[in-house]
Amino acid sequence: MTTFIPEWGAGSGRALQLRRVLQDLGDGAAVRKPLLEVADSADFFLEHDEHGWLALAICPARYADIGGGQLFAPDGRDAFLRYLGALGDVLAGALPTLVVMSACSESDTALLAQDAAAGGQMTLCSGERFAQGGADALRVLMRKLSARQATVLRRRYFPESEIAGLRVGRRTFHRDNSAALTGVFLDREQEWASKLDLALPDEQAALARDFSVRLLNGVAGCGKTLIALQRAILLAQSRPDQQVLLLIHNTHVVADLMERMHRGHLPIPANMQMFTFAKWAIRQWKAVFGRYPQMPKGHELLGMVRALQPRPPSLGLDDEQLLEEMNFLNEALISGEAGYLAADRAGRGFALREIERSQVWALFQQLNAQLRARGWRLWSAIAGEICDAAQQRRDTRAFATFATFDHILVDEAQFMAPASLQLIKLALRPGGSMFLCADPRQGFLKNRLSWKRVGLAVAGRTKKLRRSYRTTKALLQAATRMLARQVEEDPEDYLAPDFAGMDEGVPPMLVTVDTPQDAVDRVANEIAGLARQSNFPLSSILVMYGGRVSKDLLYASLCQRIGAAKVWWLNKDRAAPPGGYGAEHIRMASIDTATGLEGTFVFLLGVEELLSLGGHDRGTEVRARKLYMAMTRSCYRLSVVTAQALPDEALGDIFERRA
Ligand SMILES: Nc1ncnc2c1ncn2[C@@H]1O[C@H](COP(=O)(O)OP(=O)(O)OP(=O)(O)O)[C@@H](O)[C@H]1O
Repeated sequence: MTTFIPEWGAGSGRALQLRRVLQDLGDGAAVRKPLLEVADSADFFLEHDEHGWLALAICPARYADIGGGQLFAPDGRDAFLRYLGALGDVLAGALPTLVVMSACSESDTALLAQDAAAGGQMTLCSGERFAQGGADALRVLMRKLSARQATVLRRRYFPESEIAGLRVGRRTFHRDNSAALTGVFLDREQEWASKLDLALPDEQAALARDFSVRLLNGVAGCGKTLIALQRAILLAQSRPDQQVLLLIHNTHVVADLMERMHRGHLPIPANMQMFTFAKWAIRQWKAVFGRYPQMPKGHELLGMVRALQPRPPSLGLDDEQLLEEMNFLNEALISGEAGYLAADRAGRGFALREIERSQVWALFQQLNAQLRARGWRLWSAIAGEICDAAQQRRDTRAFATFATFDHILVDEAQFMAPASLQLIKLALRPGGSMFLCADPRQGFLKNRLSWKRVGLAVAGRTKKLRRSYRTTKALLQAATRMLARQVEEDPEDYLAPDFAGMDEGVPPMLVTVDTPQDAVDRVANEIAGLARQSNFPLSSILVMYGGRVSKDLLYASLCQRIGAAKVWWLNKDRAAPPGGYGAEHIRMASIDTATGLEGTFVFLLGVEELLSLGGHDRGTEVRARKLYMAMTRSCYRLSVVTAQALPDEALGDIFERRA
C-alpha cells in the first residue's frame, strides 16, 4: 500500500479520485505533501523504491482562464508559463514533473502543452487522462535521483523530516562524512507517524471537538523522542497562531535535546515550549495557587511516615512501601476511602485486604494533616490538587495564568500517572491534540495501567514502531531475552522488535571485579583508554551508576583521568555541560534518571541489585525493566562492571563474561 505522508482522510470526490490513482502505486511508494509553505511547490512528491521520484502538480485553471486558443490573454498566459517554469526549475530540471490540468479537456491540454513548449521532464495531462492512465502512467514518468539530489529535494520541501544534530550512533566513528551531504531523514514509517492527523479535511477536524489523541508505541531506540520533537517543531512552524507543548520525562533528555538542537542549528519556535513534566506541573500549580509548592525532603518525609506506623507495624508494609502506596492514592486520583476500597490495585506488587486499606487510608489522612500544618504537600499531590481546583471552579479559564495549549506531546508517557495525564488533558484547548510516545517495556516506575483506565481512547489510534535505530542486534536481543525471562508481557502492549537489517554487534559484556572501588577504577581506566583514541568523540561515552558504588568517587576518578571540564555529571550540572554547549564531554548519570539517554559506549556499574534477577514478583519485574532500559541505552558496546560474582546460570546467555 502506498504510504501517504501525511495520511489523508476521506475528502472531496476529486481528492478521492486522486487518492485512488496514487494508492495503486502500491508497496514501496510514498506520496508526500509539503506541510510548510514553500514557494512554487508542486502539490505532491511521489517516491517509489524502484522507479524513483515524480513531482505532481494539480492545476485547477480552466482553459479560458489561461487564455487558451488563439486569443491568449497575456496575463493568464504569462502567469501560467511562470507557474510551469517554477515547477520545472526544481533540481535544474532533473526532477520529472506531471501537471494535471484538472479542469481542461484532453484537446485543450494538448494545445496548452504545445503552446507552453513544455518538454523535457515536464508533462501536462488532463484530469481525464490522469484517471485513465492510473498508477502505471505515473511509474513510467518517474526518474531515479542521486542521493544528493534527493537530499536537496527533501531539505527544500520537507526540512522537518531531517534529523538534525545527529551525534551518537555507530556512524559517528565510521567517520562517514557523506551524511552531511546526503542528510539523515526519518524513515518512511517514522515520518508517517510524525505527521499523523496533520492534514485532516475540515469536516474531520471539526469532529475532534473535544480533543484528539494518538499513541506511538515503540521499542527502545525506535525514534520516539525524535518523532515527538520533530512533530512539535513542525506543528509550531506550520501553525504559528497555536501553542505547542512538548513534555519530556527526564531533565537530562531535555538538556540533551537542547544541546542537540544547538548542534543542528535548530532554534525552538517561539510558540513551542519544552519542559520536563515535573517542572511544568510546578509552574501550573503556581499559576493556580499563586506561590510555589513546598515539599519535604526525602528523609524528612520518610521520617514522618515512620513515625506514623504503629509499633510494631501491623500493616506488613515497610516505610517506603507505605509511602509508595500513599503516592499511588494521589496519582490514581483516589479521593475517598470508599474509592480506595473499590480501586483496582492490579500490578501493585503487594495485596492489601479491605481492613488494611482502611488502615492505610487513615494513615494517609494523618500524613496529609501533618504536611498541611507545615505548609507542605507530597509531590504526587501536585497534579491532583490542580485538577481538584479546576473542578471546583468548573473551568480552567478561571485561572488567569494557567497555561493552555493547542497541542501537547508527551514523551515516555509510560511513566505518567493518571493524575498527570488528567492535568495534561486539563491544559488542552478545545479541539486540541495530544500525542503520546511510550515504550511499555521500560515502564518500571508506574504500575500497569491501561490507557483506557485513565480515560484515553487510544484503541485504533495507536501506531507501533518496531525497528530500533540505536542498538545493535546482539544488544537488543540480549535485553529482550533477559526481559522475556522475568516479565510476562501484557499482550495488548507487547511489541516484538524487528531485528531485520540491524547491525550484528557484539553481546553485552559482564566484567566481575573484587570491590566497588575496583569497579570504579576499571571503568575510569577503560574510559581513559577510549579518550586517548582520537577517533572516539567523548560525547559517545555514557556512564550509568547504581546505588552500589560511590558516585562521588566515580566522578572524582573520571575527572582525574580525563579532566573535570570533560565530565558532564548530568545529576549535578543539570542544565548544561560544564564547558557549555558544543564542548566535548562524556556523560555520567544515575541509572534512575537515565531514561531516554544513549551512548555509543555505555558503562554500567553499581547495579548488582538489578543483576540479581529470579522469581516473578513485582520487585523482580521492576528491576528487570530497569535493566532493560539501561541495556538499551547503548548504540554499540555495553560493559557492565559488577563487584559481586553471579552464578553462571543467572545471566550466562545474556552477557559475555570477562575477568
Ligand atoms: N531514521 C533514523 N535514522 C538515523 N538515526 C535515527 C533514526 N531514527 C532515530 N534515530 C536515532 O536513534 C536514536 C534513538 O532515537 P530516540 O532516542 O528518539 O528513540 P526512543 O524511541 O525515544 O528511545 P528510548 O525510548 O529507548 O529512549 C537516536 O540517536 C536517534 O537520533
